[in-house]
Amino acid sequence: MVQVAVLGAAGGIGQPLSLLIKLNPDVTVLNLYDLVRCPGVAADISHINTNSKVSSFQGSESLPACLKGCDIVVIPAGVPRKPGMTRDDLFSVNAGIVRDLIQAVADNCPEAQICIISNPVNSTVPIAAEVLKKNNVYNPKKLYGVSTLDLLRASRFVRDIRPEFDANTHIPVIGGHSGTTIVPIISAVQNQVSLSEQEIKAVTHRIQFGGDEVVQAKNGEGSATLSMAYAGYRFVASIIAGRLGNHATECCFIDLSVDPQGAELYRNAGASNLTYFSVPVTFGQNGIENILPISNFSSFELELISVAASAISENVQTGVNFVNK
Ligand SMILES: NC(=O)c1ccc[n+]([C@@H]2O[C@H](COP(=O)([O-])OP(=O)(O)OC[C@H]3O[C@@H](n4cnc5c(N)ncnc54)[C@H](O)[C@@H]3O)[C@@H](O)[C@H]2O)c1
Ligand SMILES: O=C(O)C[C@H](O)C(=O)O
Repeated sequence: MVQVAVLGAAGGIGQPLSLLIKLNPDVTVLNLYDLVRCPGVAADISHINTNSKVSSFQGSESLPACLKGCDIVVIPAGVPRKPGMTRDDLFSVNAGIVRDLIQAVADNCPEAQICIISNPVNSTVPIAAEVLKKNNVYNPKKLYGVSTLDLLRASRFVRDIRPEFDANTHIPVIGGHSGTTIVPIISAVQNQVSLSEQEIKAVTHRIQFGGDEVVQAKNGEGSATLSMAYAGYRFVASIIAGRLGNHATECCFIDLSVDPQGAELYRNAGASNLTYFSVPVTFGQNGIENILPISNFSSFELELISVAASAISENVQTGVNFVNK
């Protein structure tokens, strides 16, 4: 019995993501919200003969009804990049969208687990946290920036170099979700893949800038949508598994105060003053249970963490200031 809302459900990510969530037998209610095209998308998906009842909510006046009673809210609403743009260039439009949607979450389903896909994730997650804090309903165990696509890319791109590598193996990716803030921990699988130093550098760079490959290939028609829908679904499925008592682990961008002891390892690795970081976590019935350790970092990874940390710290401050100033 899980009730899920997708906000931005008629977009490039929203449509395939909603389709995948519709296939999950544990979801009983699936509420789709967007400013446009929502009735058509919802009517279409609603004919699939799985458990959930699908409803359409279009326009801001219908947002409260969409959110009432929701356990999980997934947010892919917002504009995507075009060639030549960074994710930070999306802030001017997406910051306000996320702020307003989270205000509605605070008003209507303050207990929900919130998954933020809208970029720039390094800033939109702190925006969401500040709005929830202002409403006295903030629970860091239930707010996540979705960085799962970086993990898919890490596994897949390593497989491109070593065809014998099982691409289902999770390679942790920590840090943030933009360029050099993305820190793949290839050393976690180095005993299986034995990459040369040059191969590690090349694959790390490809993972960090994998989003650009799609933006350039789409040539002005947006960014990753299909791989992101799969990534978003894997993340939502892990949360649902946790809710139902089957622990699941994923990396995601979170407020490290959720588990100060577990965060210590990452702080000591170079993220000393950071409040938010993407780290591996375990999901349980009430959201994040704990931050998981990574046994070792190579000296190259430690350098990447320190580069990531200073950029993330600025991105977080930009988000915090947007709500509080
Ligand atoms: N976290 C990640 O790994 C990741 C990956 C890919 C894309 N993204 C981000 O996801 C976002 C969406 O990308 P997309 O390709 O689906 O874009 P899109 O333009 O195809 O779809 C966005 C949808 O959001 C809707 N929308 C806009 N404002 C809204 C509001 N106030 N309320 C509800 N809906 C609203 C639009 O109507 C549209 O249907 C972008 O910001 C993109 O950068 C993140
Ligand atoms: O690259 C983008 O702008 C979209 C997304 O964050 C991605 O990593 O594909």
